[in-house]
Amino acid sequence: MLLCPVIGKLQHKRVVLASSSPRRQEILSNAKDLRAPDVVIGADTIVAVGGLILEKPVDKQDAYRMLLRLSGKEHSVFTGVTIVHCRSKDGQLDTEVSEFYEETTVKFSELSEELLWEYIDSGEPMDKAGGYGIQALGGMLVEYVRGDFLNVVGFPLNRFCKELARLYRAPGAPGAPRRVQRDSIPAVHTFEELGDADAEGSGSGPAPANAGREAGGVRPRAPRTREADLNGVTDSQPPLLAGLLELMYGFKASKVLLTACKLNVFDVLKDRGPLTAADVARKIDASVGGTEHLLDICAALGLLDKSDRGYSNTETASLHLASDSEQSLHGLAAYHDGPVWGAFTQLGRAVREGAAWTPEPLPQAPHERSTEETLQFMRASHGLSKLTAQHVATAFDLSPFTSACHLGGCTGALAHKLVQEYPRLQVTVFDLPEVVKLAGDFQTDAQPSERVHFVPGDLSSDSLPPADLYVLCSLLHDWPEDRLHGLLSRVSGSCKPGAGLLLAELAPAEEEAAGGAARRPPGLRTLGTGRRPRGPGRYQRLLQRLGFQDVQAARAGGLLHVVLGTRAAP
Ligand SMILES: O=c1[nH]cc([C@@H]2O[C@H](COP(=O)(O)OP(=O)(O)OP(=O)(O)O)[C@@H](O)[C@H]2O)c(=O)[nH]1
Repeated sequence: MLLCPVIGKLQHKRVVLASSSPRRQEILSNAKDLRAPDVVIGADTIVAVGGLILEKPVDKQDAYRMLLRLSGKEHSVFTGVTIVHCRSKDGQLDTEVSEFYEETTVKFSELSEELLWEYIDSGEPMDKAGGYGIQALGGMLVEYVRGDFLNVVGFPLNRFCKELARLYRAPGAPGAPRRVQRDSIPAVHTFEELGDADAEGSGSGPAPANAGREAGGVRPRAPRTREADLNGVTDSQPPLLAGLLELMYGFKASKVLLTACKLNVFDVLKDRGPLTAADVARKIDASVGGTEHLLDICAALGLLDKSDRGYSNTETASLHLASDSEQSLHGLAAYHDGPVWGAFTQLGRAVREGAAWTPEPLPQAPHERSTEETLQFMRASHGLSKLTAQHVATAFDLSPFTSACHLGGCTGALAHKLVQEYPRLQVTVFDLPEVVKLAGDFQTDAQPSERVHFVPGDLSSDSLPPADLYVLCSLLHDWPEDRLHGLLSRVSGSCKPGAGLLLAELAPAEEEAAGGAARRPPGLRTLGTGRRPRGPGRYQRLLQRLGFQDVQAARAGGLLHVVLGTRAAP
């Protein structure tokens, strides 16, 4: 493909690079003209290794941890790119969005401590995804690269040019752009004025299709759809239809995954070469035909690899679906296959009869739980906590605090990570008596520590243990507004001036955070709340209203966002 004429398509266009990365500015320097935009280009680079996502290190220790993780191993670098084409028509800004991502594999040599610290002390890692700059000193750490080198630096120029070529082809031609979104939005002078997906109230119900913010006197108008543009002749399906079919079929995929977990398929295949269906069937004590069918669907879902020699686990399956792996979500799968599945199969009856029904049945009805049910819930929570604890503990520097209380801290997985990270810190885990009683059965990644104490109690009614930092993690995402406000007010009331409140909650998927899901169903992780997931902005405003100051938000790995505020003097 001839590339130069393609990048030249941008030459006379007003291009905004929606990125502060100096590397991206350099890579695209020939294509920019900083007047009001015709095209906006955004990009984000992350590094993925062993199921973990590494962004930019927050400090030297963080850089050290990242580089250590990469040492001697292959990792993937992903850069996601969004291209927004803007056109002003009848006073409206008409936008068309296309997006893609590129993956490059990079292998690091084994890194000695000395080399690691010399490199960290050069200062180069700090503003780089994964903590290294391949184009400079970081190049010395790299054994080989498979894929686009510039993708690692932060911008996949080759793929970008190919996308441009597709975009500037005549509409309808083979390979013409996949339209991700085409909406008319009010013309505005700057892009900061565009809608805030996380604006007040967006958490209390699905936003209307034309949801947006009134800013600078600009009033949102009803969107003119692509269909309207074409006088009723449509060449694309309404966005909800694809989602609708996914929703209809989705339970089948869930049940396959949950069943394979329950039958220990991923345990049998872990650390072994490919096994035939007959081998697996023998080990899980099941029929050969049925097992083969199950394994084939798992392979189609991307959970297993299938070759002439048989079936083997994907890296993700070994990491998260085998029961004995460090980052296992086997307990979470069992919880969903058991009580959550059971609750959903009762949905019709519960709706008809008006019985209490919730998609997360156990936390809401603690008094009705048997010991085994409590354990099942704790195993689910423990797996997720172990997976996210490191990110939550290090999203902010918590070293100024000497005592913390993790409310609903369950097995203490996060508490142990916190004391491991902060040598001065004492952590109280506050949870229901039956949970505290069983917490000793669970092993955490970190060494058991005398600086972690368990206190039984109910956080909605009992007085909270004193602490200068309160922590709430993955608890509030499916709580209704009144319950959320009630708990946060209680916590705020227990905070002395200078005390902190750290909230870690499920992050809405990127597109939901950007408002792109306004016409799609809400994220599955918060299913049952009937509202779109709350973004960090919403928690920030809540804390500010409750008298917290310096409220900051950060991303903690791929799953959570974290918000930290300090209680102001009354
Ligand atoms: O080998 C290299 N790997 C990565 C980089 C640079 O790292 C950052 C990645 O961070 P991000 O995608 O968040 O981009 P930002 O700089 O924060 O800019 P935004 O405003 O777009 O968020 C990026 O700068 C890469 O160039 C590198 O230099 N070498």
